[in-house]
Amino acid sequence: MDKLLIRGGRTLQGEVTISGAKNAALPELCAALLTPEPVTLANVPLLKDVSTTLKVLAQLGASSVRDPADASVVTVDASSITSTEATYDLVKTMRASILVLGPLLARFGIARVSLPGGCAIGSRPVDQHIKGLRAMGAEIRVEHGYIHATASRLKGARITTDMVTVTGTENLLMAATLAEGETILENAAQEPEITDLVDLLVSMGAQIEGRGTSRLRINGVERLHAPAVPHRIIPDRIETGTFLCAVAATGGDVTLRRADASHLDAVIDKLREAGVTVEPGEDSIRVVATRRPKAVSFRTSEHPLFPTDMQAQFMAVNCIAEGVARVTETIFENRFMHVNELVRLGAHIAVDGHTAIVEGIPKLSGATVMATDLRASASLVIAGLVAEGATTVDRIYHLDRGYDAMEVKLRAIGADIERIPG
Ligand SMILES: CC(=O)N[C@H]1[C@@H](OP(=O)(O)OP(=O)(O)OC[C@H]2O[C@@H](n3ccc(=O)[nH]c3=O)[C@H](O)[C@@H]2O)O[C@H](CO)[C@@H](O)[C@@H]1O
Ligand SMILES: C=C(OP(=O)(O)O)C(=O)O
Repeated sequence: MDKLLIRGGRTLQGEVTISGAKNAALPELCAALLTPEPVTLANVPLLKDVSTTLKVLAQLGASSVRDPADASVVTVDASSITSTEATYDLVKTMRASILVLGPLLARFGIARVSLPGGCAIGSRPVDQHIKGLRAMGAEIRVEHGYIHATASRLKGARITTDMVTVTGTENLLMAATLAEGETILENAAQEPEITDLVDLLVSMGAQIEGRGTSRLRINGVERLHAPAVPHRIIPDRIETGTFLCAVAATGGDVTLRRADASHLDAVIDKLREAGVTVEPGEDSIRVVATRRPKAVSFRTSEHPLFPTDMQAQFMAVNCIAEGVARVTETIFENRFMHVNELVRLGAHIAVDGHTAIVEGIPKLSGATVMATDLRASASLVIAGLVAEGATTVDRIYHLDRGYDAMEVKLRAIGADIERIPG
């Protein structure tokens, strides 16, 4: 298992290019299952989760090719599907595999998808995906760890999910594009990745109203086709936020290229409250941090409020900030796995239910720590960048799931960080 070795204490200076959004790429690659025509996506990040998705698609018989001149351009051809089953061995490594359920059922009337099972950050059931597809007329049985779904043709329905669910909205949205009649998704998630998926689906011929709102109205069509021009995936707002937090913690002056500040309002507001200068540009964000940040309290929520996927990274900033911050996690019941590892680096954090109370201290001290999930890994990297001495972050396969060459990008802006293959 690879590790990262970080020697902390350097400020960050220079430029970083942000990759395409993981959480848009995964549903959009699965959306290619909705049509027999080849779908080309641009700005696909080079991530483990993307290669896992391509493996899931390959298992179904969909081929994919990366443009030899630009590896971030990927074409998926789902014209000759040979299976409608996503098996446990792949789904267990990436929950987002559940995103093949809606498209397979809508186009082929049958799907067999492994239940994803537990996850380090919470129990994460998929009952709302199932409830919505049932409302659209699907017959669904859950047996032997698999969701078996069939439908002659899905029928439009009015669906109100019990809570806001991102992949749930995506699955139902994709399914509804090929259903008979009108579907209304109430309480839909409004994350920028959903809007990007809507844009892709509309470019494929889907009829969708309510883009960017919590009420999506979909008029099902008989068939979808390839977009006329390759769809360009939006920048990864969580990668962007992670670099913003890294600079806030270490100090420095960094420009993030191909970033979109409008997707990160809540995080940027909090960074400004911490005393960090954040200057959005046309297609970039400059971040300047010249002094120790001030501790900032926040609570996670659905978009456009503070994203749970930035909670761990911002907590790392609070660890070395001046003052005391309360960090409340409201989306996932167990998303504080990074706390004990941050404490190993000297942080003063006490957890009380869903709230972590972080008392900032001037310096962390390097140690060996273990990554437990994707964003926990990123928080440990940030903490390692400001810790005195050497920090080793173990089990970084979690980090590789969702960050495109993170250590290479950090090294380019002055961090002392290297990958130790293991
Ligand atoms: C691939 C992807 O896009 N992943 C993101 C997606 O995950 P994901 O789509 O899995 O997260 P959801 O939005 O579905 O989860 C929100 C909450 O709803 C609960 N729930 C969800 C569905 C369901 O059927 N039943 C149920 O109880 C979950 O356990 C959780 O407590 O949104 C999360 C919340 O912004 C992010 O942290 C993930 O990075
Ligand atoms: C929780 C995340 O991803 P996933 O839903 O794929 O586990 C994440 O991106 O932070």
